[in-house]
Amino acid sequence: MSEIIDDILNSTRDSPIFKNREYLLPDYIPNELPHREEQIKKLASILAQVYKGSKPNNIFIYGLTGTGKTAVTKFVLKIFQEKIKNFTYVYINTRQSDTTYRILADIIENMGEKVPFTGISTAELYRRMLKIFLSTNKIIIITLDEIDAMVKKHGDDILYKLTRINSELDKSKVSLIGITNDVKFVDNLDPRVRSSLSEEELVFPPYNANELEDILKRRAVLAFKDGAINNSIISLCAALAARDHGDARRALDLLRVAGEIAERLKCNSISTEHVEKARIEIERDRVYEVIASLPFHSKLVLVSIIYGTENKNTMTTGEVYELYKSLTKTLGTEIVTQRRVSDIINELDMVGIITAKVVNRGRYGKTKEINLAVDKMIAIKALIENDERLASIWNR
Ligand SMILES: Nc1ncnc2c1ncn2[C@@H]1O[C@H](COP(=O)(O)OP(=O)(O)OP(=O)(O)O)[C@@H](O)[C@H]1O
Repeated sequence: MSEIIDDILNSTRDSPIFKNREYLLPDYIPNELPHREEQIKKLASILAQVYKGSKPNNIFIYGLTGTGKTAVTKFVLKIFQEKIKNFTYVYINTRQSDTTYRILADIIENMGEKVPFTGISTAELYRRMLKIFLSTNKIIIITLDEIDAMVKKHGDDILYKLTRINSELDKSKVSLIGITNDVKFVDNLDPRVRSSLSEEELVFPPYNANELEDILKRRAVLAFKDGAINNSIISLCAALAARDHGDARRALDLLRVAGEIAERLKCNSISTEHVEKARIEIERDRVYEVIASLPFHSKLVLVSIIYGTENKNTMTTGEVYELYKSLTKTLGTEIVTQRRVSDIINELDMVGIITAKVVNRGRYGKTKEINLAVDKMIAIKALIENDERLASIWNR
């Protein structure tokens, strides 16, 4: 066994491909962010109020995934903290810390105080947070990343509370930065929260192929050995990611995974075939992740579609609902309305798991033609590996 591990370690150490793979990992924060100068400038000029000892306006940041929202925000906040004494910030990813309790606990811990594991109510945590805020003379920026995920699960109560917090302090010193990649999400917020959070707005447009190429080139120099990659491979990764929606994370992933595949195959350089394999591997992982994290009834609707399209090409919403209903009966679970199932179908279509095309059937009115848009085996794997109840359906 140990030889296997030695082999892996040796090949990693002697990799003909990577000089420093870490530069391509998602959590690496680069110290330069090309093509985001405008956003950096705008964010810095809003935050510059802290120089005068005043609280900056709240800021709402939105843009599609991988457009540099998190990287730019962290980059600017870090520099401000280094340069300005009476300033501090808290960064919370609310997909991970998605309850009011967790968010308050994170704020308190980020401000340097401990939170015991159990035995404290949310109200008590809130009081403790206020106490910390009252005792500091610093301006505090609270950054809530991926706020749509949290609000969808638990509502915007905590956002409302935080937007009002200055009225409970001795002076205005807390500002919020809310980040989301779901533009439509803004419309669902309580209007008071929305107007308060959007005192300033910052939009992150997708990167185009040239911009992605530039970003990748700068990383490739740090990450790869000389001769392991050429410009045409970088252009290809940039073009593929730009075609998707200008997502820098995706472009960097493509480059890294293509490098890993080349390494695994003991090649000395990355080829277009490696990039193609990487694209398929990443897409497979994405599909798996999306399906694994779906809510239970969305998974059941997907199971119905997988079953229903087994022997025919497409299904209608009504047919999906019938199958869904019988599945809930088999499993003895509660049932949602046909209207909700229709919404779920739209959601699955939006994330690219199924296609739901509206077709006009003349005097029979309009209906949807629903079909699976991803590899069936991956979909089934993601469903049964993440839910025992669904695994039981396939084992029947
Ligand atoms: N201009 C840039 N230069 C270099 N790297 C970048 C740039 N923009 C983004 N990246 C890199 O791309 C990846 C994704 O960026 P980031 O996490 O900031 O995206 P995001 O807009 O916050 O996405 P999401 O909404 O999915 O969280 C990170 O690894 C980041 O370092």
